[in-house]
Amino acid sequence: MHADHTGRTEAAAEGEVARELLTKSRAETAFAGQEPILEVRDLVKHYPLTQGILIKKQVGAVKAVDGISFDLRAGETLGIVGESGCGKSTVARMLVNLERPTAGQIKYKGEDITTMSGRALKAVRRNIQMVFQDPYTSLNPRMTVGDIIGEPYEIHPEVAPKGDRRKKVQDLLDVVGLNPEYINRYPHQFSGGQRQRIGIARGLALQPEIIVADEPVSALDVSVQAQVVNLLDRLQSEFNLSYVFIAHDLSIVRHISDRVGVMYLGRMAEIGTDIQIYDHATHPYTQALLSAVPVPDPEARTKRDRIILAGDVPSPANPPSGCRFRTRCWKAQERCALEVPELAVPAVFRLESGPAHHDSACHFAEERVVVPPSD
Ligand SMILES: Nc1ncnc2c1ncn2[C@@H]1O[C@H](COP(=O)(O)OP(=O)(O)OP(=O)(O)O)[C@@H](O)[C@H]1O
Repeated sequence: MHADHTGRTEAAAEGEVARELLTKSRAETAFAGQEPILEVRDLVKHYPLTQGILIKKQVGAVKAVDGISFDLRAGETLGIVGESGCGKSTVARMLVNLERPTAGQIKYKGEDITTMSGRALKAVRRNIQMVFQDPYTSLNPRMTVGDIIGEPYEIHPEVAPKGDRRKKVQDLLDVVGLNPEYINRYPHQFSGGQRQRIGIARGLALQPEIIVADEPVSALDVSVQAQVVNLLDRLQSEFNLSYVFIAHDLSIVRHISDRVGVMYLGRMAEIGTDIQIYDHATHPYTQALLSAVPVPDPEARTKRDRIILAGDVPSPANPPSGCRFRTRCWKAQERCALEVPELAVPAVFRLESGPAHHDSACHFAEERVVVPPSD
């Protein structure tokens, strides 16, 4: 057995490397050092609140999204999680340009799409597509499946000239696991899971690089949710897609996400790899969400630490000063009302290299084992 210059044996050094690899999740190892395909910086969306019938006067604003930043790398899945009303869908709509931000940047391959228009914007839009939440309302009931999936070709005929469209749509039906012969059927002739497959096929029609999926499985039966998540997983490897996957529940995004961002009242509370967020969360809001995730193992369930949050989410028209979570946080102190915590590695973990070293917007960030890891 050899010893290196630090006096460690080879076996000890190998053990250390193995341990380090185990604590690093897939996201850190696979995407580290890669240029982001999407860079979101200080994104803001305020909806004006007006008063008056003839002369409208702005009396305030709903701060739906209030300074969000994150990166997305090619082939990566970023899960965005948070309670209803925290601004997730607004972020999604801005990413696909259905809505213009009040401020901030969304850079696609280095170019800010929020200032683009005309042909340049059309080209970028082709590459960032959306899959909507509710397959029962997002598909036009009077259009055949073939027309629904092929509709994007009307705007981008360069992807599929008229003569090729039927074949392209049939290929897409096949890719998402539906019978290509169903091309002339109507949405009501399909189940919820099948309709979401149609929505996914439509999202794929223009061969995008990024798919923003806004709660794509929330409206489906639990038994069907896993099938749709597995389909998205398979399509990601097949077409090297990058996903922004939005959900209100941490348990759904775990299986598909490389990294997870937790939103609260228009801001990002914590962001990190799946291991950092699920096993080493340092923000009290994430810990509270984790404590509500269903635990299948009965023994682990009895050891789980339930955190019941006091009160309701405050209105985004009048968010609390300082830390937005402070009105529901059991750790809140005076500093939390005065100082907005920045989304960065908290000072206590800055010198550490373990999984607690990740961005968390809390003045009193600390680890707390909410769900004991299963052996
Ligand atoms: N067009 C709009 N005009 C005014 N307020 C809006 C508009 N769209 C959204 N909001 C408000 O912005 C806030 C964030 O809404 P958003 O839909 O992004 O939240 P969400 O986290 O996606 O919630 P959900 O899961 O319920 O869709 C909410 O308070 C909502 O009422």
